[in-house]
Amino acid sequence: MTAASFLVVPQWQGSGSSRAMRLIDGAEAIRGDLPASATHTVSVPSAAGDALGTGVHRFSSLTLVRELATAELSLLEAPVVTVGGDCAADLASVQHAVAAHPSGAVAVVWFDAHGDLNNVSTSPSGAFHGMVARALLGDGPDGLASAGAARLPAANLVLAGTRSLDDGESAFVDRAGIRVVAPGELDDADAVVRAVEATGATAVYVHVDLDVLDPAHIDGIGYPEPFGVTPAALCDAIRALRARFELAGAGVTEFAPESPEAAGRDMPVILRILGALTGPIGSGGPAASSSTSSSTGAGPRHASTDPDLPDDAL
Ligand SMILES: NC(=[NH2+])NCCC[C@H](N)C(=O)O
Repeated sequence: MTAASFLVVPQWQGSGSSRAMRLIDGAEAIRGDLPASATHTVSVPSAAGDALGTGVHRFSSLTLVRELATAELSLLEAPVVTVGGDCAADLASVQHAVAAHPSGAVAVVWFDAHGDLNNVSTSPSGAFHGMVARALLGDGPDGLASAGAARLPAANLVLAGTRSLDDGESAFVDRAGIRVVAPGELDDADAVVRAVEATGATAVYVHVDLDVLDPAHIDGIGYPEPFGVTPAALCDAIRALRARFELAGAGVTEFAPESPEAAGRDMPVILRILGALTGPIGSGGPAASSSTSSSTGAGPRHASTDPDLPDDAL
């Protein structure tokens, strides 16, 4: 594949956390390890913004970020890896990727502890990061919700690693027949491949909310949920998807470290995920990846993605 470009979107306005602004630090920490020449940054407004009667907190800032990101994306070659920011930081990126392909050709795999499938009437928080997947399906206020060629059919959404759904989300998942790959099923990397095959899509957009990981493996997340997935299982699943489907784009979101030191402790896991998204896919195992150190192209260049690091080392 061509080397990925990175779009950093330090958006925090979609989060419902009182510590949402840590997401800015998280985006900065990751950006520091990306290749500067392949990395672009959206200037997220510092203003919180206003709901403007939509039921989405900070709606005005979120729509502005979406517009800025869309403009940036039109200049970049796919696949773009978007780095959040909150879980809605790659809203424009998913919409851009879906619209760039024929109808039905892209499936979105939403690796996340949560479903993010609330709409304004079911949301317990008013926070857009809990509504973003629903907005991708076209249900949300104008200015955020997908429309036209950017709209994702519900049949092309796959939730993976999900273990926390609000009541309204569960009802919607049942009603819309959304595919869900439970955390335990991700022990078999092909489970998520089969779920995408069932959609009939030929390309996949991989969204990662870091809280899909078990909290034993990452600290800097605002919405930890127990019984999550290991970094090895997540990375194997990502590589299996890339081996089988075109990568339409990807996002890594919700990194909210409490300090620079804490960020440093989480970075190896995050860089492994970025490596799975952008590095060579020929292998899952340590042996086969040992000759590929210089072929990661524009991938992250941190020591912890060095290929001699076994997949289960962390
Ligand atoms: N991507 C996330 N961390 N989402 C958390 C969502 C929490 C809750 N379900 C809500 O709608 O507010």
